Amino acid sequence: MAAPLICPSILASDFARLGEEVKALERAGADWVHVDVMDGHFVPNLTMGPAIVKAIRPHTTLPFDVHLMVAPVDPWLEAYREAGADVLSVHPESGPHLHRTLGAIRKLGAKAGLVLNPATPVAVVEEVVDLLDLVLIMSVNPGFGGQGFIDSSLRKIERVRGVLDRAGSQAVLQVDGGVTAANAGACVAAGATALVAGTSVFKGGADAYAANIAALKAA
Ligand SMILES: O=C(CO)[C@H](O)[C@H](O)COP(=O)(O)O
Repeated sequence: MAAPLICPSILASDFARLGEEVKALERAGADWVHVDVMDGHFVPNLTMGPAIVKAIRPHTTLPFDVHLMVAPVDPWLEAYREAGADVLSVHPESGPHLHRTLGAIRKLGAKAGLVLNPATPVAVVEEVVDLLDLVLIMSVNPGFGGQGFIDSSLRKIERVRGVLDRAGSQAVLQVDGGVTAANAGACVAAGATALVAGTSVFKGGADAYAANIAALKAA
């Protein structure tokens, strides 16, 4: 089994030192930088606008994978792409026309991601599979870092793996929420190819990032 891509969520970083934090992640062996955008409406928390993404973009060459927890999402796609997003991931609940939204992301030259909340049915993946570069399975209800992994997410990863494989899709299958070295192996065994982790990467401070990332890859 190939090692998963490790995508640290900067939601758990020191916001006062974001530029240094993304540099430290690159040195520590991260594959992508995961940016959690929350609008205080779609989810009960408020985080980073496009100006912040633009400000940290020059500090690393790692791809920026931007998870938009925003509704309506369509008016924000271009701004985050211009700010430096490489992947833009959206929820089917974020607008009335998911098919159009995914097409718009690709038209902007970004990779298109679809995010499933714990209660979002897997069937939606089948309807738009040809438009997907990534599927993100939320293993917590989105809005906050530091929550516990919902165990039924493993079965959901397996089911989405089946949908992608049957369609011949090469989309990245990412999991996010409560991911630790203790459950990372089970996520990969279920079919995940990328792991988002906040708390378990940033714990222990910058000197621990490399070991924390290595532990996730090895699991
Ligand atoms: O999207 C998120 C919350 O909505 C975070 O990316 C996720 O929860 C990661 O944080 P942690 O690893 O601490 O659970």
